[in-house]
Amino acid sequence: MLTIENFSKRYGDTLVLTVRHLELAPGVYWIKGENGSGKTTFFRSLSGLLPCEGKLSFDDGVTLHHHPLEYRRRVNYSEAEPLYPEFLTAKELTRFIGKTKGASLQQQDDVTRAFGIDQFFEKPCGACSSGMMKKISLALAFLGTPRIIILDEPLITLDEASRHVLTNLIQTFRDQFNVTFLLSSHQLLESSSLVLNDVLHVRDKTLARA
Ligand SMILES: Nc1ncnc2c1ncn2[C@@H]1O[C@H](COP(=O)(O)OP(=O)(O)OP(=O)(O)O)[C@@H](O)[C@H]1O
Repeated sequence: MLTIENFSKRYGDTLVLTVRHLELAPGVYWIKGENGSGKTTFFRSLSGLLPCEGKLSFDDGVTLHHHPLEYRRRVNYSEAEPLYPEFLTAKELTRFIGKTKGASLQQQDDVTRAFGIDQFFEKPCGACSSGMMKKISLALAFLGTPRIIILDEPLITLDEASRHVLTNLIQTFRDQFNVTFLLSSHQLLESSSLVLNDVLHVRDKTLARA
């Protein structure tokens, strides 16, 4: 479980988001909020990509600020609109992220095959479509032994077959590996076959349970 206490994020003097106290047990959480309400900022902060105030801690005592490497190994993040260096291939990205996350070659192959990325494994990112880039980004988020997987707008540009693959992977990782998923989507998640555990809202610069 991840506990968030007295979280706040500012850009300069401008407060973007606060979270007073939130406990995220394994499950699938839908983070809802209007455009510009701070969802992506929260996700980047939670992943350790942006500095923030407050305490982010796992129940065994690992915190972002005191154990930055171990914490980051446990939190995987797929950006809404992923961008990678144009000259890198899907294979090079998979091997690189796979190594940093401690993913076996078998796991790397399984997850890339599931999304059909093996069909364009040697293609440089600069020659990939936006849907292909999205699949690469989503597959990379499942590498290693994450405790938290954050998927920012996972459905955009994704074809129907890949949505099905994603839904199955999310359910497997939640049910078999006790992973916590944080998803943002402006599309209706209720209508997909994904079983949600809870919905969180950003209102008045505060993220909390509905
Ligand atoms: N690097 C930055 N510097 C300053 N302000 C920023 C920066 N990035 C985002 N913001 C501002 O922070 C606020 C939250 O943006 P954020 O991208 O987190 O929102 P969001 O909820 O993900 O929006 P959307 O649903 O449109 O993707 C917005 O007012 C945005 O303009």
